[in-house]
Amino acid sequence: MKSLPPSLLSPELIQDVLDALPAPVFVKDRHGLYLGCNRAFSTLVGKRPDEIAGKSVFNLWEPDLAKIYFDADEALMASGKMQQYEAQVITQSGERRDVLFYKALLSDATGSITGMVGTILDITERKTLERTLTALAEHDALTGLLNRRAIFDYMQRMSDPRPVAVLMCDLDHFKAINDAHGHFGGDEVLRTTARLLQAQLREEDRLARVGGEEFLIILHNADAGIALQVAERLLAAVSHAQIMYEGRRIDVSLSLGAAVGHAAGGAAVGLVRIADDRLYRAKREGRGRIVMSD
Ligand SMILES: Nc1nc2c(ncn2[C@@H]2O[C@H](COP(=O)(O)OP(=O)(O)OP(=O)(O)O)[C@@H](O)[C@H]2O)c(=O)[nH]1
Repeated sequence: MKSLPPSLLSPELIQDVLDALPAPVFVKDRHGLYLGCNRAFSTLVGKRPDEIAGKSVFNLWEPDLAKIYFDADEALMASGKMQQYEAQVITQSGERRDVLFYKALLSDATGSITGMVGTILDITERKTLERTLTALAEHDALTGLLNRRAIFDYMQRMSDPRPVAVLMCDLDHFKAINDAHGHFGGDEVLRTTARLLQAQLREEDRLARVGGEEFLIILHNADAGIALQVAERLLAAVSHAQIMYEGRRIDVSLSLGAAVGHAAGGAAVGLVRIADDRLYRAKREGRGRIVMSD
């Protein structure tokens, strides 16, 4: 492409061109201080260009965002390449928007780095959709609990060296509940059971629906004594519940198998197998009970 005559590239023209662009653009020097910006950037963040020029990210933005921008600037300077990363900006109205930063280094005729130029693409709608899809993929639609895949992924990532308790719970004679009250009655029992179990757990513990009427619980930093206490509370909460459906009371009970041990490095999955075997023993031995040993 033929370059424009130098006379046409006056600073005013460059600023006019940048201001005509709908995308926000900013320029920083090699110390990370803003040299300027275009109108779209100024409008996005609700600050005049003269309030921005000469300032560092720490003078202008919230500390958590400023740290992200600063680290990204350092990484760009160190890499000497272009950069693309997702972050957030706070807009004029105080709203946090998800954005994609595209940045590149500026250098002089000798090749020395003089600064950087960046532009911002708003990706809030895409990120919102991504978060919705992730939430749908990780949660059970009926109860809102974590689903089987999400809890198994979670267990694979566990790294705490302290012991955990894994509890497998299964509603007793659930087929008979469905038969007596219909599938919607059964669904109501599942939703209520999920709420009752959740109410007995600490925030850091995890509860998932892993099968039709089967729930898996992880108690962090728990020994056999704690596991037994919680298991007893869970059984009592479910068996004392007054679940009503279409004017009729539905009595429910729970069988539970538990295993305590180390979970780090995917070992929790082994505890699930042990807890599951014990759950089936609890079923065989009469239901409505806890089995915690072999
Ligand atoms: N309402 C409802 N029922 C479900 C759902 N998922 C599975 N079920 C039913 O749950 C029942 C489970 O029956 P079984 O596995 O025989 O177990 P059970 O009757 O609870 O007997 P035990 O576990 O041996 O006490 C089946 O009838 C499934 O159709 C669901 O989302 N909603």
